[in-house]
Amino acid sequence: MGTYGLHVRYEGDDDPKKCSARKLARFELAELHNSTRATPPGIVLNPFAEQALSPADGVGTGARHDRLVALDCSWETAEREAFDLEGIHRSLPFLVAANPVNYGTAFQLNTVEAFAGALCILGERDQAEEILSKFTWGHTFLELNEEPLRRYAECSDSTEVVAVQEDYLADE
Ligand SMILES: C[S@@+](CC[C@H](N)C(=O)[O-])C[C@H]1O[C@@H](n2cnc3c(N)ncnc32)[C@H](O)[C@@H]1O
Repeated sequence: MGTYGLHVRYEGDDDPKKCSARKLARFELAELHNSTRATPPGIVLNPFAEQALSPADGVGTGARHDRLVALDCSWETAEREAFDLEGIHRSLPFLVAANPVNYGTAFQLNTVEAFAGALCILGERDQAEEILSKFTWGHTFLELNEEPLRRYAECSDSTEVVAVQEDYLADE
């Protein structure tokens, strides 16, 4: 068991065969919830959130949440309103997807990549490696993003994370 409980509001409108959240649940590494009401509060990974995730959100800092929550749905339906989940909402800074569906795309991570990126930023690299180990391409996510993940994890707050992100956006 990792430091963070991983929870997924499971919408079920994406190809179930390719769904990374379902696979995590099969290995009992994440819990799926079929309604918003049934989803427990936590750090909600929301690409529309104003504030970027930073180490300041971690449990070690006295922050309230020891759960990460993702919304597993198709990117077609991932609109701002869909993220009506309880907790503190955080976006992930610049990271590149390594999964075969969206390889090389910045910011549009799949659920296991979003969890793994968040865990690395929060200093939980072992748990990130554990969940990625279930995917053939999983380690590629850490390789592609090695430098930004290390730098984000060294930041003290979201302002610093956003400043680091600028270095990568400039190269886009
Ligand atoms: C839209 S779903 C797509 C899931 C895909 N069907 C799969 O098999 O994993 C991906 C979820 O990961 C999280 N996520 C992805 N990229 C993110 C980002 N840049 N910032 C915050 N959360 C992100 C969000 O919870 C988002 O809803």
